[in-house]
Amino acid sequence: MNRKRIALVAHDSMKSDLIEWALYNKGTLKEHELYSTGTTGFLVEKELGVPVHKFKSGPLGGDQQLGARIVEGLIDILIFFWDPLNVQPHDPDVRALLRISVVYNIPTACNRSTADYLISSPLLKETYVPKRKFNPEEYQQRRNVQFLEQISSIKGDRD
Ligand SMILES: O=C(CO)COP(=O)(O)O
Repeated sequence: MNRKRIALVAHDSMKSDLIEWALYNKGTLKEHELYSTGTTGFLVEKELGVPVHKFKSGPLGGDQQLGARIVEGLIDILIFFWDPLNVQPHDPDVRALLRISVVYNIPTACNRSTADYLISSPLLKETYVPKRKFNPEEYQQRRNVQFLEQISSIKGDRD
């Protein structure tokens, strides 16, 4: 069995939808490792009776904690039922999480039908390494060289 690290997150108006979806898919979800922002995680744990790694509540930095885990390669799938009709106080964090999931090419479902497709994908049972448009080490190396050159030319101008 290939255990995936699945993050489940829902904004307030979407929490009951996520719980309904999660209950329907409990059989599959319990085979995997679950991660959530604080309140979503509390609800998933309580309603499904499965353990969830809980981060801080979204408005208190939970989205950022999740984003950091994605950067570290510790999350495989993101199911994020965000609210398209209301403004969130932590909108920059929400955007940052969604952005980083695209940068790192993490399978991301932002609505229920996409979540249905994801959870029923045969790839769930396989080892899947997301292709990335960049190699972090090469990317960093290129920038280091670029700015070293820029700085040495400034120093050269001064000499
Ligand atoms: O706000 C959230 C995601 O942006 C979710 O946070 P909670 O799960 O703590 O409600």
